[in-house]
Amino acid sequence: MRVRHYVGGGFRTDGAPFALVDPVTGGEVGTAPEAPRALVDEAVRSARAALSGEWGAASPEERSAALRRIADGIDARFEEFVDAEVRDTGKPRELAATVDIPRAAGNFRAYADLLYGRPERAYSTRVPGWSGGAGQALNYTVRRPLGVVAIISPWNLPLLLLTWKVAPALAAGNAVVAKPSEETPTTATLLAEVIHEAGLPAGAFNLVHGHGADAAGAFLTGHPGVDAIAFTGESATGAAIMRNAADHVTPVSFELGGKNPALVFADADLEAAVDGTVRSSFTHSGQICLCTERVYVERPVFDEFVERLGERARKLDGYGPMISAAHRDKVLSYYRLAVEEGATVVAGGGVPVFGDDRDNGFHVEPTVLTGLPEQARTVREEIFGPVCHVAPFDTEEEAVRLANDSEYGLAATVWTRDLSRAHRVAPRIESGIVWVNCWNLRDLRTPFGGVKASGIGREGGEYSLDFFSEPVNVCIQI
Ligand SMILES: O=C(O)C(=O)/C=C/C=C/O
Repeated sequence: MRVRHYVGGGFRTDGAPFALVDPVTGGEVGTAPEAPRALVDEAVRSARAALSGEWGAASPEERSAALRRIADGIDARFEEFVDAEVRDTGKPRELAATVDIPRAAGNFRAYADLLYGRPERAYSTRVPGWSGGAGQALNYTVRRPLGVVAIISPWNLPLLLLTWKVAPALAAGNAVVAKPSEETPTTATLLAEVIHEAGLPAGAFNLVHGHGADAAGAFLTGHPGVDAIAFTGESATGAAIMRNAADHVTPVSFELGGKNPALVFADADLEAAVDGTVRSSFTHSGQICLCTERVYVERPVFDEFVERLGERARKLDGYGPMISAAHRDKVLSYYRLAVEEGATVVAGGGVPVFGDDRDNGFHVEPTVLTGLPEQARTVREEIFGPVCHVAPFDTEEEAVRLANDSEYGLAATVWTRDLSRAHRVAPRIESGIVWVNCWNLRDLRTPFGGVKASGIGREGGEYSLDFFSEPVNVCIQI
């Protein structure tokens, strides 16, 4: 599988090759080309040309049909996509096959449907005494695409999160230049092949590979020809992109980091809360922005919950590695920091020994911690690994205060059988998403995104289509 750029309807390999590593074994599995500035510039120009050509002239029905062809193309090459995603990320095959790849096709179908049924608003206006005439008018709104949209996507759910932005951007009539993470370029290349085969006009979708700082990512987000930027990744990178975009006042949509809390009340179904927290803390080895890293448990069930969660963490198997040696080292540095800060390590805290080639990979143990104060760095800073800290609380007020005591606010989970409590607590949590008695149960029409350092704006359904288009109000005097 050759990793290639896709610019102006053609596949390219401009730029020096950089190594791709299999996170499971640490072995080199290929290379990808580092896009030079000139190629990023050519991609932006190709996108601009597409807007004044066939793609810009396409009707919503034609765009909707194009998205459906892309979804069908992903389905047709399903196994290739799964193989590529597993090779790039090391995630369990079952996860790629049941979440990442089906959701990519689902993202395109969701926006093909939404685009088709999207109503626009109109107002019949009367302004008594209007000096310009009868004061009677018709106001209606139409939406125009933003233009050339830059999409920077992360390495944790590479295809899911790339298509989560590409689908609505294309649906709204924009032309796209995408730059996936340098860690995971393969499924993005397959997507470019599918889009090419789906017959989208040259320049409607462009793909450039490379690194971020002082490289393809920065060339793209600082490009004067870019009309908007959509990014998922770390908050610090988001801030850097925002600085880069400020000179041209480029609108941004950010889904950033998190330090997501779980609240477990004593009346909860404890087994369900344990099961749910195993999923929300350890799925994809904690490398999902929605994962739980802080768990607060009402004191009467605290010991039981910690005991059960620790048991489950110790017994976990078949989990994947961290994406890279550098990220593995970062997570392990937090495991050491936790102990230095006085944590009790209930489970994990180190590196697993498999006795096979995985020992050369980037695995870390699923880890459960307790005993730290809220001010500890381990409790405040995003780690982005298979680790959570569990602390007790005594009252509902205290639980909400603890959950909100964070610079982040992306997602939270609440476990309780008390319906009134669920409806009291959930809206008070300072995050974009609150799951009650579940985690990551997704309806693609709902608003998705975070508050505070967790992001700017919302994705999902109309929210994405609104970001990727500009409303124009037309007022016709009658
Ligand atoms: O959009 C989703 O459903 C989803 O799972 C996003 C995860 C983002 C993680 O960084």
